[in-house]
Amino acid sequence: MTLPTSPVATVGPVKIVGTGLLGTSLGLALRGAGVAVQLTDASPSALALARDLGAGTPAGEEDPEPALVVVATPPDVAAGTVLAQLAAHPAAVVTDVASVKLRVASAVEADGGAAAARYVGSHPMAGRERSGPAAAHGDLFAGRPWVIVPGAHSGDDALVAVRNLAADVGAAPVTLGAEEHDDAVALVSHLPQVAASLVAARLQDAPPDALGLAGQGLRDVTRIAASDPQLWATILAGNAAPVARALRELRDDVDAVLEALETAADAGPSAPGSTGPLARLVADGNAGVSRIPGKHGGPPRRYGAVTVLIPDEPGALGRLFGDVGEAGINIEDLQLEHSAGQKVGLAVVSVVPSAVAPLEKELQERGWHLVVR
Ligand SMILES: NC(=O)C1=CN([C@@H]2O[C@H](COP(=O)(O)OP(=O)(O)OC[C@H]3O[C@@H](n4cnc5c(N)ncnc54)[C@H](O)[C@@H]3O)[C@@H](O)[C@H]2O)C=CC1
Ligand SMILES: O=C(O)C(=O)Cc1ccc(O)cc1
Repeated sequence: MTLPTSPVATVGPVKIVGTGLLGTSLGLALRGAGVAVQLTDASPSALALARDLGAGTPAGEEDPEPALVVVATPPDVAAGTVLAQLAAHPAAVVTDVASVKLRVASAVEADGGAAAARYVGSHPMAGRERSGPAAAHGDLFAGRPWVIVPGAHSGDDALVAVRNLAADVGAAPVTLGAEEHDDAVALVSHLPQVAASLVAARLQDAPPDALGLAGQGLRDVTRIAASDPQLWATILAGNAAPVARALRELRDDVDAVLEALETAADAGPSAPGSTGPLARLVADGNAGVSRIPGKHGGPPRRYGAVTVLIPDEPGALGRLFGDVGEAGINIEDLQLEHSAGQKVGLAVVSVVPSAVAPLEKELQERGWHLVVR
């Protein structure tokens, strides 16, 4: 994969510990950029699949020492794995990609000693509802925020190495403290997972006729309910206090909605105290959803989407429009996803379904980098 960003700054070899969705995706992205990658995993089959997919070479005794180690194991073993890697590779920078940061940061602080200077936490805000190497993709990080979480003792060299890693795979580095990070993801990632799972769980006993009526709204709200239960149990338990705070606030809102509904059910839909809180619920939701940067509701269903990575430079969108026009294809809709400070954006070009394959071919031939989602 060649991204339209600056030349690769990451110094290899990079060792990836944990070749699941995240580790294999990272290996694919780094290999595509020409960086040497060593792979390890507790599961021989996950390791073999990552190797066969082209994410790197299984680590061996004769390997050169890695310059950078990326720990991509589940959150409950991330801290122990980071400490073990710091000890095993005394000259390497070590980072992890676990979804919860305070626990790993505290463990390195407490038990890492001088090696804490070589550790920087990180968290790519990129993933899928599927786990394992088979779900991996080298484009996973393209255009996504990648949170860098410096520890109290992280050295400058370590910080630079982890920022370079994020930028080299097309992500936008964002720096946050561990607690600030954990509070933020409780709200934007962990609470949505709980809400999606709660709504989807209500469907278990739904009559098939009711399910047959499901539209895009239900699919939008429940997409991430298909996530891996074991991974998410460790993520939620690992960030328990911030998630509990966010969930208690949600429960207060649910209670207000319930009260309005019970008033309407008992005293009629026009009774005082019934419609007001319900309208407020939806209006508050309108206000919240409008604040999501680069919100992508997905293209209208009658269209197909082609997602294109665009460099953040004058004229890039114009060139894209020109190339689509020269291909004789009409743009039906366009969405741009762009976060502050990132060097690339994503243009989601909606076209009639029959034009998707020809447009992909045409744009690839013209040198555009397409993102598979
Ligand atoms: N799934 C997602 O969308 C995202 C996950 N993350 C974080 O990335 C990390 C990895 O997640 P996924 O790749 O989704 O999980 P995964 O389940 O796809 O892969 C985890 C891999 O780690 C291996 N593993 C487990 N314990 C190990 C150990 N002690 N030593 C070596 N290998 C070990 C497993 O065999 C498995 O292959 C987690 O910490 C998760 O919180 C971060 C961003 C997004
Ligand atoms: O699928 C989505 O919308 C995600 O946000 C994926 C995701 C899952 C877990 C993370 O720690 C980070 C990102």
